[in-house]
Amino acid sequence: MKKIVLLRHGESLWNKENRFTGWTDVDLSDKGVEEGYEAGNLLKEAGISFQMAYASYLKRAVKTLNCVLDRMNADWIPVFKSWRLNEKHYGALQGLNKSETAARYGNEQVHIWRRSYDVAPMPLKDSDPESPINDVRYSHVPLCDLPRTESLKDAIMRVIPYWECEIFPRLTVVDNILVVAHGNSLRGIVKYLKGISDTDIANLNIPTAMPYVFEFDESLNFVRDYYLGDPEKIKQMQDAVANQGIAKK
Ligand SMILES: O=C(O)[C@H](O)COP(=O)(O)O
Repeated sequence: MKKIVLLRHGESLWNKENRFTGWTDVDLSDKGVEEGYEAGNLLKEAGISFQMAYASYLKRAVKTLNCVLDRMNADWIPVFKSWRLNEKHYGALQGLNKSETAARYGNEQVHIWRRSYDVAPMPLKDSDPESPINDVRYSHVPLCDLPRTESLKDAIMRVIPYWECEIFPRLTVVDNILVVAHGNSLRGIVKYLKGISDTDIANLNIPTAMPYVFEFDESLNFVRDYYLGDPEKIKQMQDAVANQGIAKK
């Protein structure tokens, strides 16, 4: 069976502080680094070896990938990076604490911003130093393609062309591919692969650094998906992600 493994980056410094991150280039926490190495252990134990890997342009994904490859003694494999794998752009919410935002705007509104299919938060201004239009790493991307905010639908519209044209066709020449990205860019890929409805996708939460395996037969038909690791721990981590946007009592 051919495999593409999706991996959300390990805990970032802003995950730890429960802040909306989006395209902000925040580093991993010490725990996030450990999680990256632990993902490498799980993949090694499962006997999976990769011939190529992908990451976003954000250091929390790149550094998680490096931890995994280091642990698997696979630092040498070809790695491709793309802005198209970046997290959903969280607009003007970037940097704000999620539960404080819920206390201000209500749990329901924050849930809509985090998990609705087609509602985007307020945009980040072009004059904001954090805007991607002021960031040299995106200077090759047409201005009209650079987001100021995104819904999940918007994020899917930039991620899926990259999946269809660049990542997935590689399975014709290699057996196993690793994709390290983000909670929402990966939710978009999972929605596309499993045909999850616009409504049901709201219930999908992806834990940090738990390898999520998608298997394909020789004709590249999707066969099955499963996480590596302790199912109880994965469930707890998914619930914790879901609850990040709830106001503290
Ligand atoms: O950008 C972020 O804040 C996180 O990576 C994903 O956040 P979410 O689970 O609130 O969508």
